[in-house]
Amino acid sequence: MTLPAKFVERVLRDLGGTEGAALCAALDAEPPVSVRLNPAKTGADTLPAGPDAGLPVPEAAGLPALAIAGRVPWSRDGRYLAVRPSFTLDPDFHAGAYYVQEASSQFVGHLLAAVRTEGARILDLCAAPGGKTTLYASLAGPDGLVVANEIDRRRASVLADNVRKWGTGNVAVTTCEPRALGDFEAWFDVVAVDAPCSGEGMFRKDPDARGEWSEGNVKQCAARQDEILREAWRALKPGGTLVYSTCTFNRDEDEGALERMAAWAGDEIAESEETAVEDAWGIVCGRVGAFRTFRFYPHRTCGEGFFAAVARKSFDAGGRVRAPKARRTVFAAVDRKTAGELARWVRNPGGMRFAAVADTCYAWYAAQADAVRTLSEALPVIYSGVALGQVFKGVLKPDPALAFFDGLNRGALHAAELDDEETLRFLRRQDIAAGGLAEGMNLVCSRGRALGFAKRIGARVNNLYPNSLRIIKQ
Ligand SMILES: C[S@@+](CC[C@H](N)C(=O)[O-])C[C@H]1O[C@@H](n2cnc3c(N)ncnc32)[C@H](O)[C@@H]1O
Repeated sequence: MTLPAKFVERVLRDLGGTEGAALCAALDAEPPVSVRLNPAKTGADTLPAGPDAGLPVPEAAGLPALAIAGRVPWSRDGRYLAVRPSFTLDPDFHAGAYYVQEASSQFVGHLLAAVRTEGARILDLCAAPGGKTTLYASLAGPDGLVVANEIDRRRASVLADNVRKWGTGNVAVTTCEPRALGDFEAWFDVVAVDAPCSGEGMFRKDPDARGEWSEGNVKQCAARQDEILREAWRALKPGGTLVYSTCTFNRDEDEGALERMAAWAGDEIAESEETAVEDAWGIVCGRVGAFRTFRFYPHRTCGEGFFAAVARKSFDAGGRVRAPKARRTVFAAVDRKTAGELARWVRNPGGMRFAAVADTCYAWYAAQADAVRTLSEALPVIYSGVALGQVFKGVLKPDPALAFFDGLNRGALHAAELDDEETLRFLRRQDIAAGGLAEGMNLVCSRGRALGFAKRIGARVNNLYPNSLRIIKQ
């Protein structure tokens, strides 16, 4: 499908003939492929920083399916790939060792480089499928919390799957209107709005985006963005950081949204720390009032079309921390014996809190456990912390999410390492051989990374990989 005529007309007008034509040509070229490594599962966090450093050969990163071609310069864990592998058939993809994420959008992490994110409370207001949520989760660490909200329930469940796989245990997934989160006033250190938009920046990666584009849709998106920004601002604490991003070039949705916001938020909007950007990256930097803005054009930058902006909420903005009243009790205390059994399964039991939600036991890092409880009592939280599983007669039947958790105590059970062929059988939920498994519950691993659980009873093996994650492709 060709580019929408009105879009081309506007781009040629706004950027001029030569540059506009270069952008349109780039939108018809092959997109680069990139991933973001999971530092907790690849050791990427131990690599030296700097644009030319920290580029592991694939074997060193333990990711043989990835032909790593280079580092995404603004993203410590971002890597370009020389070829697009079959991610579906790569066990490391299923283990949450990396997230397939377009390079430009990884810039939101760089925008937070000068912000104390470790231990921070971060709201990701438009979060599915979770590209940025998983990035924020790695930045927030065990003392921090990412509240990842997605208005669309079906997309929220994909988001929750990706959060489980990423395995940081510091995310709460909610599914509600932004207004419900705006009611958590001045609650968050960072609020990120990755707004629903007209998607012009996705015109080459996602051909459907071309068909869905219309001037009417641009207007609708702009109005929606204005509403979301109002709620984001309410949720942000004075001194906190707002990150606004879209994957469109459209100025009504990008700079326009910030200008309209400036009209009502005025001098509550303050400048953030400067963001270091090298000329070679090709990013077009600008300003809208106190907002610093960053435009990514595919003919200048190795990534898709993207727009990002950052500012702080002034300390003078005032406003008290407020949360809605509890509507229900969600967490039920577990007895001492159950808590003892749960403690066995995590590496840092002293730093975690345990409780049951319905019939499943969960763990949350202590620093944010009360915050998650408060959220859960007021909002639809569909996943939070780490689901440990159900306890029957004092013994835990582990939840599939526990295998992905980077704080799992591997000493709690036997780890069965499968070869690639057997791993694919496991991921397809087919029968696997009993040979390498111990009697009882096993942690199933591939290349040392955990994928799930299987229970051996004599010569029989119950494959406990969840149906919902099962590979269907041959
Ligand atoms: C650009 S996508 C988010 C991508 C995500 N941040 C990531 O990095 O993977 C925007 C999301 O906003 C959601 N959305 C749509 N309408 C919304 C609204 N009125 N309020 C909040 N979110 C909305 C969409 O369902 C979509 O998942």
